Amino acid sequence: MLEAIDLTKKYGGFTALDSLNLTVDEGDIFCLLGANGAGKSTTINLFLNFIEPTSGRALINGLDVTEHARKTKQWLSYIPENLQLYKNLTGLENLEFFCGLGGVGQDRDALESLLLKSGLQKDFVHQRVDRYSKGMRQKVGIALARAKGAKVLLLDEPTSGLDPKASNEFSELLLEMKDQKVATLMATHDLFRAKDTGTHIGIMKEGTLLETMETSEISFNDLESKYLRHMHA
Ligand SMILES: Nc1ncnc2c1ncn2[C@@H]1O[C@H](COP(=O)(O)OP(=O)(O)OP(=O)(O)O)[C@@H](O)[C@H]1O
Repeated sequence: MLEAIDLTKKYGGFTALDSLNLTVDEGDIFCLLGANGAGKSTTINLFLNFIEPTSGRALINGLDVTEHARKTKQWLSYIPENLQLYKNLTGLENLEFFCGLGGVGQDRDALESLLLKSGLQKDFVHQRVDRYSKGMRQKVGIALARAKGAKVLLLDEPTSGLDPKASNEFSELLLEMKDQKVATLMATHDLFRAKDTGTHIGIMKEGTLLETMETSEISFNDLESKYLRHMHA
């Protein structure tokens, strides 16, 4: 579903991402861990085709994102750390607006129901988003992914700054998307969330993916020790 083949990004003589090989299948939640500057956002930006690779390929459903930009964008939804919404519009109006931009034809009632299913409280659906917490804005992002029928979810530190309850609610939504066979790639600093929600974890350092593991095969304590060992090596 999502595949990086020897994916490399250089800025001049500096290598931000070095020959990344990675596969995220349907129903996988792959969490990328790593210190600041490890190359996590670079990886996500390459899949989004926001930046061009120096070499290698980023594929979505087998199609190269640089060669099939329009098609591959249709399959994915992206939720950054701070989802930008129009603050003068309500959550529902934002959802309608972004669906319209993406050519997604959904009626108002269906979109309202998606917002509610994504955990937004009924009282807030018709309120301007400048009154929303960060967690509520992230729920609008999930509702948009659902409205679009996204097969791939790219998340860049989506739970950073969320309180534990909001973070937990967000994880629940990811698990629902997983059950619908969505392939998720998430950059995060949250080891606990990665272990709790992810199916796979990759540890990155200085542009290199050092190790990948299945979360079911490692305890939280072992994950933490491994991570710290890599960071201090
Ligand atoms: N446009 C650019 N020009 C030069 N260097 C860049 C550019 N964009 C990113 N980098 C460098 O590439 C490296 C990887 O950055 P990246 O944003 O992918 O890290 P990250 O793992 O997402 O970090 P963080 O956890 O802080 O978000 C960093 O050293 C960064 O400074």
